[in-house]
Amino acid sequence: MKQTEVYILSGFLGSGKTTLLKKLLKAEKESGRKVAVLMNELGKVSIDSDEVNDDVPLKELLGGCICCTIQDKLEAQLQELLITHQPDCIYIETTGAAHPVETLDAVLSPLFATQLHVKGILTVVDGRLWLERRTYSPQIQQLISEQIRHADLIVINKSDELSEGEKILITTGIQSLNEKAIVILTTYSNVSIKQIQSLSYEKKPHLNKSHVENDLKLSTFVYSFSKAVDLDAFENFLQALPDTIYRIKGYVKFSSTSFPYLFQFSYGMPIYIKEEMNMPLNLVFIGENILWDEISSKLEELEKKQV
Ligand SMILES: Nc1nc2c(ncn2[C@@H]2O[C@H](COP(=O)(O)OP(=O)(O)OP(=O)(O)O)[C@@H](O)[C@H]2O)c(=O)[nH]1
Repeated sequence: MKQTEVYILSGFLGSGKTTLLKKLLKAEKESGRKVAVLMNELGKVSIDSDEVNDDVPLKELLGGCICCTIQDKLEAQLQELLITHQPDCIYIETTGAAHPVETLDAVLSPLFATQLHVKGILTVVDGRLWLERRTYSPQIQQLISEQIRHADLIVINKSDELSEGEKILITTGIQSLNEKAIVILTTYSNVSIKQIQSLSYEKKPHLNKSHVENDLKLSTFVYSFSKAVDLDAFENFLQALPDTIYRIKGYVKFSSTSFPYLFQFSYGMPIYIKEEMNMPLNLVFIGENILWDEISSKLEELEKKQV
């Protein structure tokens, strides 16, 4: 019986998992393989799924982490992908707060023992974040370390933001946490598909687990704009945000433009990409110990200010 290969994409919020997924999907398609995707997001609204082409079978698990809260749903979604599409491989993109082993446990259900072959855990690390990891809460530091320790392949990403000395420091530091993993330095998660397809999953010892549902105080919030806002006022809003908002993604429309922008914000760095059609104006926020009502009031003020 043909087994479907499974790859688990792990890595902290905003490290470059979706960027990696997009590249792998393109390469898999070019090599003639039938691919399916299972995407898990903490927020109740999906943004990343827009990045996956319509011809790729996609299932989404929103509003929680695969690891425990929605494990049953994961099994149902996997079953449906297998029955309906019989893919050669399935890529599972986990939330940035997920412990990769718990996601793996969910995939290794006896239900799929003969159908799925787990090929590996790929962990993406934001190089700059790794250097600055001590400024994050101990739980987040632990989660990032465990995502690294359990990986079969580690992608140290955003190397365009690193000096040569920093690249060496990060690579040696990360390799010492997981000597068996393949470690590669990339910009925009540029990894060769051959390297991915030749992976073989290796069981690692179980370590302590940090997880969004218990130790981590990560929470999410979705704001839906009803109209366009002023760009300068929006940038002022961003600058005043607490440091513990780690990720914002979604669509925002400015007074001066006809279509919205895809907005990405990780570790204080905003990126705007112009859309060519209307999109639902939802912004998903992820942060630690944040009073979301306050953020919501500020956004409402922004909408009132609109010229
Ligand atoms: N400068 C730079 N930016 C990058 C690189 N790779 C990805 N990015 C940007 O970083 C942001 C986050 O990338 P994603 O691929 O969405 O990260 P993610 O891990 O899927 O994020 P979550 O799903 O929220 O956890 C996006 O704006 C990317 O364009 C890189 O190598 N260099």
